[in-house]
Amino acid sequence: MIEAHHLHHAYGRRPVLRGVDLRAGQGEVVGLVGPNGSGKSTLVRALYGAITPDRGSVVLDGVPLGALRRREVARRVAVVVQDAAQELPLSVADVVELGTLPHRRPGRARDDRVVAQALRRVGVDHLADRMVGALSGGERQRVLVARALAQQTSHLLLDEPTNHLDIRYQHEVLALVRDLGLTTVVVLHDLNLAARYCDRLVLLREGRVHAAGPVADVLAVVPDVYGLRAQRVDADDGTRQLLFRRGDARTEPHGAAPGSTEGPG
Ligand SMILES: Nc1ncnc2c1ncn2[C@@H]1O[C@H](COP(=O)(O)OP(=O)(O)OP(=O)(O)O)[C@@H](O)[C@H]1O
Repeated sequence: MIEAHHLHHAYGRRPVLRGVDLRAGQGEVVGLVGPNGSGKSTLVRALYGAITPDRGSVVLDGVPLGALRRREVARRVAVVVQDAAQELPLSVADVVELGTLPHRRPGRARDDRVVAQALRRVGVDHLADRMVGALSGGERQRVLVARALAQQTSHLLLDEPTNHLDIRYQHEVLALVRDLGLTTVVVLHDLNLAARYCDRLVLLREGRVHAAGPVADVLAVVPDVYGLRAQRVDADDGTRQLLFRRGDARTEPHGAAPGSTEGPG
């Protein structure tokens, strides 16, 4: 379980997090959504200790993050963010192997089995010997997910993991993330992907939690936050999707004509 209690953070004098609470229970997938600049990445950084919030605390399985050494955090929390791995002269297998480091004892050989398994699970085993800098954005993104798997943690944080992925891999990666059964916080811009793969959503707006809870409840206030019109569509797998277009913020019921209006719900 990972919890954020009343986090405040400012870059210089500009407050970016203003009293944010978040909780992802064991095995739960929590989607973090919100407009550009609302503080999602900053919150994720605070969750794994990349930044220390000005106020508030992060608690990992009951232990304050500040009480854990970096290596202990890395044994419990894997992170998939856009990072600088692409700049390193490393092969894909090398990058994924970096994920195993928090568990490695000095002098012990690398565990090729864990690396191979992680590569296979994300479907990038055929890329193992390629240089990571020579991959496409989507291939590199999947390699970063494989690195996170190789880290064998109970918690997973992902910041826009579907960035660069084609539509098939967007679904494959998020389905994989779901299947892992880890305690997960995932930043997503695509609200329909968030609705499909998350247990709950947290919607940030200007550094505050604007809404949090079941997917349907949070989606109901989305048009208001983004200033868009949304039409609800009930998919045949039971999930609810939203079609967005510009216009006054409101949600139209399933099948409504574009001009008709109805409050959210
Ligand atoms: N290192 C930094 N120094 C100064 N300001 C920053 C820094 N990182 C982020 N910010 C600012 O903090 C605010 C929140 O940024 P953050 O990246 O957390 O938002 P976000 O919700 O993830 O945005 P996006 O959807 O665009 O990725 C933005 O206004 C951003 O410009």
